[in-house]
Amino acid sequence: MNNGLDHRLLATRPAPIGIFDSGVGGLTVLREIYRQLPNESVLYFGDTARLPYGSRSPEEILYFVRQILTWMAEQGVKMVIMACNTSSALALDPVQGEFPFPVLGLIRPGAQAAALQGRRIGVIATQATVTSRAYTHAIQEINPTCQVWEVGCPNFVPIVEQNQIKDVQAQRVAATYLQPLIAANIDTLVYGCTHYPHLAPVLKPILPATMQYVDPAISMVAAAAKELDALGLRSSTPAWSTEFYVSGSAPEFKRLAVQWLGHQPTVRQVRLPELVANPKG
Ligand SMILES: N[C@@H](CCC(=O)O)C(=O)O
Repeated sequence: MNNGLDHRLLATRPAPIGIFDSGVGGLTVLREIYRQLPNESVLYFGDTARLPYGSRSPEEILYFVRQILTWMAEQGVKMVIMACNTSSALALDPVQGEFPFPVLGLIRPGAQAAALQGRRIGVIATQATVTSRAYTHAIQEINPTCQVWEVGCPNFVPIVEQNQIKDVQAQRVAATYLQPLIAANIDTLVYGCTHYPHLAPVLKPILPATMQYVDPAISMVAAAAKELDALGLRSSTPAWSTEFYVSGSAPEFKRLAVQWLGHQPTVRQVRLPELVANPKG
C-alpha cells in the first residue's frame, strides 16, 4: 500500500491500534487483541450515540466510518481494526487507501475461517450486513460449494446494549432467529456481528452440540498481527491501558462494559469531526 507514509518511521514511536464499534460489541474483538497482541496499546471508540448501526443506510455507515477514521488519524493510530461487521461489510472497500494507516475488516477473515470449517454455514448478523450479502459472497468466493444462510437479528444489539442477556425474553428471541438455521441443518455458525459472542451463553444451548462456531475476530486479529509484522509496526514494549471513547454517555458505557472487562474502565466522551459530505445534509 502506497499512502505516502513511512511505516518504519512510525514504528519508532509508540502508537496505538484504533478499534471501533457502535457500542460494546467491539469488546469481543478487544478481548482477542489482548490474547493475541498483548503488547499493543488500544484506543477504543464506541459510537453509542448513534447505535444500532444495523438499521442505518450504507451512506450513513460510510459517513460515520469516515468520521471515526478521521478522528483516529488525529489521535495518531498506526492501524485501525473495524470491530464492527456492519462497517466492515459496507465501508471497508471505499475507505481503503484513504487514510495513512492500514484498515482491517472482519468479513474476509471470518469468511475464510467459515469456509475452512463448514459446508452448511449459517451467518447471524445485523440487517444491514445481511442485506449486503457480504458474507455469502466472501464465503462462496473462497469455496463455491459452501451453502450459506444469513439471518438478520435486529433485536440482539438492543438486548446486549440494554444488559438484558439473562432475561428469558432473550432466549425466546434467540430461538426464533435460530429456528431457520436449525431447519437448514447448518454445521457452522458465524457470529456476523461483534455483539453476538456476548450472547453465546444464550445461543449455544439452543443449537445442536455438534455445531462449530466462527468468531471472525480470531482470524482478523491473526491477520492484523501478520500485517503489523510485515510493516515493522509490532510493538515490543508493554501496552498502556486501553483508552475508551464514546459519542454517547460515558458513565453508561462504563457500567455496561465492566462485566466483560472485569474492571472499571476510564471512558471519555468525544465529538467526532463533521465532514463535508454528510448524508443527512
Ligand atoms: N457490532 C455490530 C454493530 C451492531 C449495530 O450497531 O447494529 C456489528 O458488528 O455489526
